[in-house]
Amino acid sequence: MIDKAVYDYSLIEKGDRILIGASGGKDSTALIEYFASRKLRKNSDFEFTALHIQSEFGGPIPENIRMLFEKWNVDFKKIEIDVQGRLAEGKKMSCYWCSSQRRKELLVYAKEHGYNKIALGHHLDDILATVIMNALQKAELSTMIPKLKLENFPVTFIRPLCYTPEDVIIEHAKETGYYGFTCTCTFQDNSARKAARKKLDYLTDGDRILKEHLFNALRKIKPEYLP
Ligand SMILES: Nc1ncnc2c1ncn2[C@@H]1O[C@H](COP(=O)(O)OP(=O)(O)OP(=O)(O)O)[C@@H](O)[C@H]1O
Repeated sequence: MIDKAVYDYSLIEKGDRILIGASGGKDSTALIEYFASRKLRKNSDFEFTALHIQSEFGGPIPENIRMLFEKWNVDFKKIEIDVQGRLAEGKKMSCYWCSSQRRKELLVYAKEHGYNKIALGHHLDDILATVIMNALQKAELSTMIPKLKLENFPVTFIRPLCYTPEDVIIEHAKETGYYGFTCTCTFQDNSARKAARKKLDYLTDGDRILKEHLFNALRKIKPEYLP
């Protein structure tokens, strides 16, 4: 599944230097595991580093995951940032602020250290839930895309798990022993995202094929049959 996404969207190309956002959660860990195994293939021609951005709100990467990174021979780096200290006066701390600072840090690190791509652990359910959220809340048809080349920055975001349903990741993470770690800070406001996930499950009954159809529908727009 991941191989197909990588192939369909040319997510890994010759000579790429890829920075993977490592949260310690199951999704980015699955992504790192994939990159580590792909690196072992004959003729692999890319480099990658897993970067964890630690703030005062998220704990460090759990020891068992650090040990897996070592076992997989992953080049792992960690930086610490003071998310609250960056808030402008009078502004309140929020989940959005924290994740935007993480995103900014990934970009700055990539530019300073010569990485041309940043890989994130968003999976199929994240992408479809975003379609539902954007349609119902913003009244537009859009989502996070598998490959996004930034216009004003020499970096491309890639999402190699875009075809992978979350339940497949959970199953695999349980088998491999890295299921369980999630962000537990008190600023999380995932209510809209959680509601969209529920709607997605209702719409598809959790069926992988139906989720795949929904994703494919986004690639087969028939404007002549739309208002
Ligand atoms: N602290 C962090 N440091 C580096 N990258 C991060 C961090 N937190 C999140 N990311 C990156 O951003 C992606 C999306 O973040 P989000 O918080 O939505 O994670 P998630 O869907 O819970 O996934 P995961 O299981 O990887 O935590 C992650 O998959 C990861 O690639």
